Amino acid sequence: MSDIVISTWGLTKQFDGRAGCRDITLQVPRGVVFGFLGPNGAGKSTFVRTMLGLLHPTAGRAELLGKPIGNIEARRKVGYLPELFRYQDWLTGLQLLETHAELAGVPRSLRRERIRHLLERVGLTGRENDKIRGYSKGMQQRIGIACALIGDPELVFLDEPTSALDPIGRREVRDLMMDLRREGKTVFLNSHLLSEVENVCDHVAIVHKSDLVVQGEWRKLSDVQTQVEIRAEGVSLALWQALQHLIVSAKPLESSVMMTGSRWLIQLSHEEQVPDLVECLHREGVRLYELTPRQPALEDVFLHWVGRKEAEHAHHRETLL
Ligand SMILES: Nc1ncnc2c1ncn2[C@@H]1O[C@H](COP(=O)(O)OP(=O)(O)OP(=O)(O)O)[C@@H](O)[C@H]1O
Repeated sequence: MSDIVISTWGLTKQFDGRAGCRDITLQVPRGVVFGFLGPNGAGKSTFVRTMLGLLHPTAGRAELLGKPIGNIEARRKVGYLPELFRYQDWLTGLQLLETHAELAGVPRSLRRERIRHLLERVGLTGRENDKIRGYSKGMQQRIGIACALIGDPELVFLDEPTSALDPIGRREVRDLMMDLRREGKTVFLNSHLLSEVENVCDHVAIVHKSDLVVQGEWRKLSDVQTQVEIRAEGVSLALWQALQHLIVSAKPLESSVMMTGSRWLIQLSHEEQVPDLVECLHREGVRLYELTPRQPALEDVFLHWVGRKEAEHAHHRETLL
């Protein structure tokens, strides 16, 4: 069994010459929750629909579970929750799941137990005999997730699975994704919600205006800047100037008269520089009372990578002229 479940090389889908997704080259390892992150209209759904063989790529190629896209054998092992999908609302939840179980080729002997288990997993036990027309948006999203999982897929694409859910529902779907990962399955999560991606995804690809901006482990991608708040005696602007080789910036913060020393917000390039900073301060005779690392705002991480990509594009255009 290959350790890579999705590979694409320059995958592009254009609509009448306009890009849906452009030149996407990425690899998704098995057994992770992979976040495909980008604002509305970035090209996330287009990419997923192309991977599933619902759209034909304009250029490039791709493999799903080691087989070219469109391969039926691979497609059988893949689940899909489309964004804003409308189910046959005259069916009950149970009838919908039975239909999908049949379509997915779930053996008859396994169906009843599989459906019972999934209803429980998505929190719809007891509501399975209600017509879908009577389901709230959140319940429709839950039954959609159950449909995506009915064939016990190795890989599941979830396109904005929590957009209609309240915070409790979001937490439950997050736990469900973690459970799937524990079972060795791979989840490909389309989301425009930075917090969702931060909370569940090990690996992330950021897309913006149809282009892939960056991909990798979220832990590494989010280590683009580190801020620490310190309270210390014996620091001054002159000291920060002397430490310019180490720090990106230093900003004074309000200090209370009740406190010893003054408070500063220091920006460093990487977390590894925090011990270096402490060592330097110690060497300079500074008395350190507090040091609190601050997580960079998720928006800052996102904007950092998008900004870098745009700067690269601008440079490329200039060199072409
Ligand atoms: N069937 C289509 N015909 C023409 N253009 C399309 C079609 N589907 C998508 N697009 C265009 O492709 C671009 C990417 O859309 P896509 O739906 O893939 O983005 P997305 O990242 O999934 O956004 P959202 O989160 O809003 O769904 C958009 O400019 C969109 O208008």
